[in-house]
Amino acid sequence: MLSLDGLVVRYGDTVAVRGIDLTLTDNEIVTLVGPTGCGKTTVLRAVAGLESPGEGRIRIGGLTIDAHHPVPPEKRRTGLVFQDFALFPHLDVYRNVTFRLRDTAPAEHWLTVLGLDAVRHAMPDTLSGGQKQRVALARSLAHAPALMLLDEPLSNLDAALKTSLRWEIRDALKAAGVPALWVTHDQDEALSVGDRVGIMRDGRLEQVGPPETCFRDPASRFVAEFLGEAAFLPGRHAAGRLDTPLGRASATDGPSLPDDVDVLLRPDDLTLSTQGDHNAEVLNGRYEGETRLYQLRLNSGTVLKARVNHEVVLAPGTAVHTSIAAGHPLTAFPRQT
Ligand SMILES: Nc1ncnc2c1ncn2[C@@H]1O[C@H](COP(=O)(O)OP(=O)(O)OP(=O)(O)O)[C@@H](O)[C@H]1O
Repeated sequence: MLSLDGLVVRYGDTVAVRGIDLTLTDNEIVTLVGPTGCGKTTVLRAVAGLESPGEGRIRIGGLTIDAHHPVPPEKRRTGLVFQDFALFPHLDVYRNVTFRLRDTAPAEHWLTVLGLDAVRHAMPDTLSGGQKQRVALARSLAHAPALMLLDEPLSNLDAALKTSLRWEIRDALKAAGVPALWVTHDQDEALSVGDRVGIMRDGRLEQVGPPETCFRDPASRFVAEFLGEAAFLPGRHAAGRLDTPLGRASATDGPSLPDDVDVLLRPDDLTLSTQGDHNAEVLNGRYEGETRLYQLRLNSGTVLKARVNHEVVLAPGTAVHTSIAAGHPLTAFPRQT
């Protein structure tokens, strides 16, 4: 279990972390995401014991750490996985994973689970990036950590490997049953590997919740825009219903909304057709493989994006009909003038 209670971390006069409250349950994976410099790595470093908390408390298992009660990194039972793998270059895979281990059985287990049996006698510089990261993970897990800390574990790998390895790491963490704090700058990674996602901004957590909630019902425009393509369509709110020029929807948080709102529309919330009343014009399109993303200008002037099947090919300037297709409630914010 990990619990942060009002965590503040300073570097001299710079306040990098400005009061974070966060509790991870037994085998929960929480991803931390946010713009560069928002304090993600500093949170991880403070938990690992590489920075001291200026204020607040860190609890790891039975340990309580604060400014007056420091605990050295090696006593915290945290497993660290960094983007640069940090393997011992002069030791082979097996000796890297068993380093300082009295009982080598857990090392054998993780070498097998992570598909490293065939390279157990290879030296690190002969391994691929994905293999190096598996070795780093096996080494950490073999020490039976109380908590895993991962700092951009996939950022040095190519795109295809990133996607497959993210599932492998998630599966291994779940199999080990340890809680994990996973820092990434990649929104897709944060949404797909985290049981919960924490979105940081300027040293604070702006929202923490299940990925679907943060994506579909963001707490702020900042979170909405940070997690994916977002457009805001002026509309009216009444009794939990949202009325817009592109159709109606129910509101995620109706009672607290004013009458004049901006409705958050993700590209997959819209349909697009050349049939029907034309209410928009295609500005440009982007091929994405399975899908295409079109930027549209409504007759009212609002610019939106719609994501459709790749077979729908529309030239810039094409007149189209677009409407709200989302079956789920939509999030709206007080109208910004
Ligand atoms: N050793 C340091 N000394 C002084 N300031 C630092 C130090 N490390 C980080 N900072 C500052 O603390 C703030 C948070 O940095 P941090 O590295 O935690 O952010 P981050 O969200 O992990 O960024 P990135 O995504 O770029 O890695 C930034 O303003 C950064 O400049």
